[in-house]
Amino acid sequence: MTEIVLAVEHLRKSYGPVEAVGDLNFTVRAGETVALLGGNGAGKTTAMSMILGVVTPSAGRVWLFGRDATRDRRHALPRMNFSSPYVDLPHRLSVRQNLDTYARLYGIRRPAQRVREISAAFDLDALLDRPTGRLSAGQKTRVSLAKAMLNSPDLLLLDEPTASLDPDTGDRLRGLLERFRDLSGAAILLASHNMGEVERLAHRVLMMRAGRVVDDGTPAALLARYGRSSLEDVFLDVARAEDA
Ligand SMILES: Nc1ncnc2c1ncn2[C@@H]1O[C@H](COP(=O)(O)OP(=O)(O)OP(=O)(O)O)[C@@H](O)[C@H]1O
Repeated sequence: MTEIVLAVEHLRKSYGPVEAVGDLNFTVRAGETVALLGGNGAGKTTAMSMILGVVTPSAGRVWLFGRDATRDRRHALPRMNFSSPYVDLPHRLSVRQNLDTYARLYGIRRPAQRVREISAAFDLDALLDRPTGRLSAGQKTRVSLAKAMLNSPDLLLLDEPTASLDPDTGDRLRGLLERFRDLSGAAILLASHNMGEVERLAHRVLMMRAGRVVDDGTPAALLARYGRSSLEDVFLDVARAEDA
């Protein structure tokens, strides 16, 4: 049986009367890509933030690589990474300085060489000496994804990884993510509004609404269950069930 990389048990987060995440339960195995799909405010970013350890759960547990990360996550941190549009890299540092600093923080043995490799893979060579804060939104996203791959993580948390990318760049980066996953056997937890991305990358989809998983399955199983031909239509069915 493949290793369970991430397990979430009865995870909850409330902000006063707002239940951002209520009773979330799922596992992600090595090599598996699981997508959190849900409308604005469904709880995807809050769930990711609790798994990352930057938001304290109101209840429940997060297990990373078989150990309780709510008690101690030091063993897990070198094996994971993330990309989020809500977390900026330091603005005044150049792209090269940012990548080099993160490579060193991750204890990578030859940081300059790793930065060169990752820069070539993400087509960043022309941006390396520019201040990160002056890049366009799409360029920043590419740098953030490159940062997320520096340590070749076994678990990658991606919040809206291609949100601000043009279709061509988005498509190329999805291809890179796919190749990285298939070569490395990494697990990916992906929050996205991009249905094409989810259909292409995800082995399993958790449909979230108001902090809870309301349905889950492989993309094919969800299409069959809802009698739809695209995940976009499934998404609309789930979202409109709420409105009704
Ligand atoms: N720090 C906070 N304080 C109060 N409420 C919060 C806080 N963070 C999130 N929420 C609320 O929790 C709910 C879930 O928010 P979250 O950002 O996790 O949703 P999301 O699925 O990521 O949405 P989106 O697709 O819009 O990014 C929302 O109702 C949001 O207003």
